Amino acid sequence: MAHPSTKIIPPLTDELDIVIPTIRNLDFLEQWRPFFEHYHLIIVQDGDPTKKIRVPDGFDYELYNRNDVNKILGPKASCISFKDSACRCFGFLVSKKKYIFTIDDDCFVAKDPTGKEINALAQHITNLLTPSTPDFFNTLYDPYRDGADFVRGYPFSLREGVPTAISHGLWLNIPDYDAPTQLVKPRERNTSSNRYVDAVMTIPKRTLFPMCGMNLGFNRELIGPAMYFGLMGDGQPIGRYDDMWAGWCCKVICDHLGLGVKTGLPYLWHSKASNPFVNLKKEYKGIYWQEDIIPFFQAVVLPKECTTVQKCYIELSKQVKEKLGPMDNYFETLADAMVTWIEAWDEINAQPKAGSQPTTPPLKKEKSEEPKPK
Ligand SMILES: O=c1ccn([C@@H]2O[C@H](COP(=O)(O)OP(=O)(O)O[C@H]3O[C@@H](CO)[C@H](O)[C@H]3O)[C@@H](O)[C@H]2O)c(=O)[nH]1
Ligand SMILES: [Mn+2]
Repeated sequence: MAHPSTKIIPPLTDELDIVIPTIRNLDFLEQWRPFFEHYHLIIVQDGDPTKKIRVPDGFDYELYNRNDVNKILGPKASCISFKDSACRCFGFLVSKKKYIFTIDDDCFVAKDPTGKEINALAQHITNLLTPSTPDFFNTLYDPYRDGADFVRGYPFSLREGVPTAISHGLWLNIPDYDAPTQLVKPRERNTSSNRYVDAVMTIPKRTLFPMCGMNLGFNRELIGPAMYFGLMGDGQPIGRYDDMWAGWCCKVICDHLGLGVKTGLPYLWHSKASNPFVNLKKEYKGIYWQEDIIPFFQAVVLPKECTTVQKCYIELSKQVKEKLGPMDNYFETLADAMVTWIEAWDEINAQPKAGSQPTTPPLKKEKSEEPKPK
């Protein structure tokens, strides 16, 4: 029997791109096929551009390797990381859609406590299409879910909520721990029987959170320009803080612009524990620096003239340079890269003038063969 999800066309098929960074392979897509086959994929191939990455049959996709990044962005390609999952933000840049879902290539379909397969993409879409409640915490969590509502004492003036910009999903099996935690808890596993929390909640205003990029949805039109994953990996003093940096920048901008960030469902199954010793080498400066980075973001004030994400982000880059630059000149380089990113974003996503040529087609569209009948 056809998988239930293939009987009906899932929502937002023409308004959402799935962005996948990969330095390995795309075999994991076979398991997601019932949920992903109607959506367009943007694959960002990291590492050796001469390596051929095979896309399983039947998917509509664009695939970009480092040569493509350099050709499309020219000198601005310097802001796109190499040899780090941070490269995924190139996919956010070139997408033409309103929504993005990004997932790592070692993430698979998880099962909920009843044993039912979780359609993570559908849950992210629900999260993104329903409001957030950052101004007042609802103790029954997401009031817009079936079977929930605002509890007694929740101000009626706040029940309309605010638009949701980000939907942050979680992980069964291998949790997203930093290297020191991974080293002391090498066998820790989240299973649906012991660690499945059936909740979606809004992260309150003026509260930061550690955004993980492996199971993440966002509204590109609301917050896309702030989803820059920084300078990580090859040639950089730090790695595995790409998603964290993006999350901190996004959260202060969401708070300023009155947008919401949700975390919780959906879960996916994270299969591969990356090497904790390699991770420690990548992370250690971040573990030290973040004791100053977090107070910086907690103290960020954006002027009221910052009415767009781009204006907020440029202002943030100035404060990064001024206040974090003295800690290490990496942050001066990063602040410059934040400006380059916005320049690249505005160049690639320049709104066509009314009556001008139709919007530029995807920069590198391909389609794999139709799936062979089983
Ligand atoms: O140099 C690289 C390394 C990896 N990738 C791709 O990025 C994702 C995540 O890689 P991986 O699963 O090896 O790393 P994790 O430790 O599990 O990832 C967590 O840390 C974040 C990295 O900053 C990541 O978003 C979290 O999930 C895979 O798709 C790799 O193929 C890469 O492109 N280049
Ligand atoms: Mn992983």
